[in-house]
Amino acid sequence: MSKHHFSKNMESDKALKIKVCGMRDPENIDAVCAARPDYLGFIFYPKSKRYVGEKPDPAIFARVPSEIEKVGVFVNDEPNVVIDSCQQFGLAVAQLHGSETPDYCGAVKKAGLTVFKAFSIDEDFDFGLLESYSKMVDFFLFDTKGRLPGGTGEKFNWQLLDHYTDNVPFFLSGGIGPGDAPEIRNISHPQLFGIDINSGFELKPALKDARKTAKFVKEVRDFGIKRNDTGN
Ligand SMILES: O=C(O)c1ccccc1N[C@@H]1O[C@H](COP(=O)(O)O)[C@@H](O)[C@H]1O
Repeated sequence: MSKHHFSKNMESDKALKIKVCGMRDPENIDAVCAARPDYLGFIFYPKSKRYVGEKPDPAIFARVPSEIEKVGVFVNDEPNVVIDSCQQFGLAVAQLHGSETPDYCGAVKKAGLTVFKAFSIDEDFDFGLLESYSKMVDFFLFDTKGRLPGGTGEKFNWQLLDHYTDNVPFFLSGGIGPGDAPEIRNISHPQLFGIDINSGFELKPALKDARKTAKFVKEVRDFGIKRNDTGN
């Protein structure tokens, strides 16, 4: 990692947010919530191994403590499907993980949802594309480009973040694992807002290792990882 991009960031005063994604099992939800992540994600994409199911039990969402924001992850559904599902299950955030357009994102945001727009990053990704989204979303989420739309378990080259110069805050995602807190600590990008963890913490799909998750949350917070206060 180059010093230019990954020097210690001690100048801002807000800790990085943490999202734990791909939840489904009620007891596991309770165990992970005990670690107090900021966001908990549920996958509404039928082809995912972490799919919550066609008719998820509303009780799995209702058991999440109110201070943890619930996130629905969708891939190229109709906007009304996203909006209706979020309203039905009390999800404040829609994570759009497909090829949703700026207008699509704007429609979901206009319905009162917080919008995380995911982009799949590789060496060829054009960060200039993001400009047309910047007024239509609340956060970007940078994931690794792969065969699947998400949940690849692969990291991208984090130095590519240097090409991101917009002012929309972002989540870092893609293959983050229990040993990554020290390297994350050294990322100094001013718009880094949060870390999204998923398959790297699983015992099996949709079942997180609660002990490793709690340790990671604590490590990230104990490191005092900082972010700029740039939320839209
Ligand atoms: O987890 C999935 O199965 C999934 C399916 C479709 C879209 C998104 C999905 N998950 C998101 O993928 C990233 C990275 O996950 P990983 O750490 O590489 O396993 C994360 O943002 C999840 O929300």
